Amino acid sequence: MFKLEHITKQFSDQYVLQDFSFEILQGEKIIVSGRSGIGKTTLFRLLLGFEQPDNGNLFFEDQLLTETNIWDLRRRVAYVSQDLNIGRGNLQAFFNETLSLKANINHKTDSLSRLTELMAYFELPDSLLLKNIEELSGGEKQRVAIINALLLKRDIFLLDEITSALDKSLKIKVLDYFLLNPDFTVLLISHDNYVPENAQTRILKLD
Ligand SMILES: Nc1ncnc2c1ncn2[C@@H]1O[C@H](COP(=O)(O)OP(=O)(O)OP(=O)(O)O)[C@@H](O)[C@H]1O
Repeated sequence: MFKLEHITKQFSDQYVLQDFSFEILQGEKIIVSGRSGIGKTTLFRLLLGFEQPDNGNLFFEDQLLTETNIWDLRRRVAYVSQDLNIGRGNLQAFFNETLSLKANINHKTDSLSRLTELMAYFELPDSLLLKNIEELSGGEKQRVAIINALLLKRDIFLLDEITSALDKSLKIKVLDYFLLNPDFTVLLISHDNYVPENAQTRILKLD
């Protein structure tokens, strides 16, 4: 699905990735680890085309990624960042915006029931939909961002520390949801040691 060939990325005189090669297969669950500041988020930003490599090539489904075909990739990827500034205003309106996107518009009833199911699975009460996003707790915002990403109906997930504000039982639910779904290709930056027993994961340790 993704192939990185001899990627080098530096900021000023600091090398973040140097001659880095890696391949990600469809359906794989990759756990990206490494100390703070090593380059985990930069790797995600390269995969999304938000950053350009200084050297090397990046392929998505055997196509060299360029400015012209980056949207083929972005239409397939849901990126959940560690930033909890996910938006403002009424939560129902926030989700409605996602449900009005092309991927959902022809399946509005399905999408609405998916929203209800996801809210229940991630333990958010329906009454939350009446609130403004800025009133939500950190953990609620984190789950809203996750649900919103799932409503996009993408199959590749780049997840950057998406459980940092959650308690242990919710962390487990979130990680189970992504790591046990055979249809999802997942790259997960996580400091949690938990991995579901029957998940097949691969560790990418940046050093
Ligand atoms: N746009 C930028 N300009 C300059 N330096 C940058 C830029 N983006 C990232 N860096 C630097 O690159 C290094 C890697 O940053 P990155 O955010 O990828 O690390 P990380 O492994 O995700 O860290 P953390 O676990 O703390 O989130 C850091 O030293 C950071 O300061």
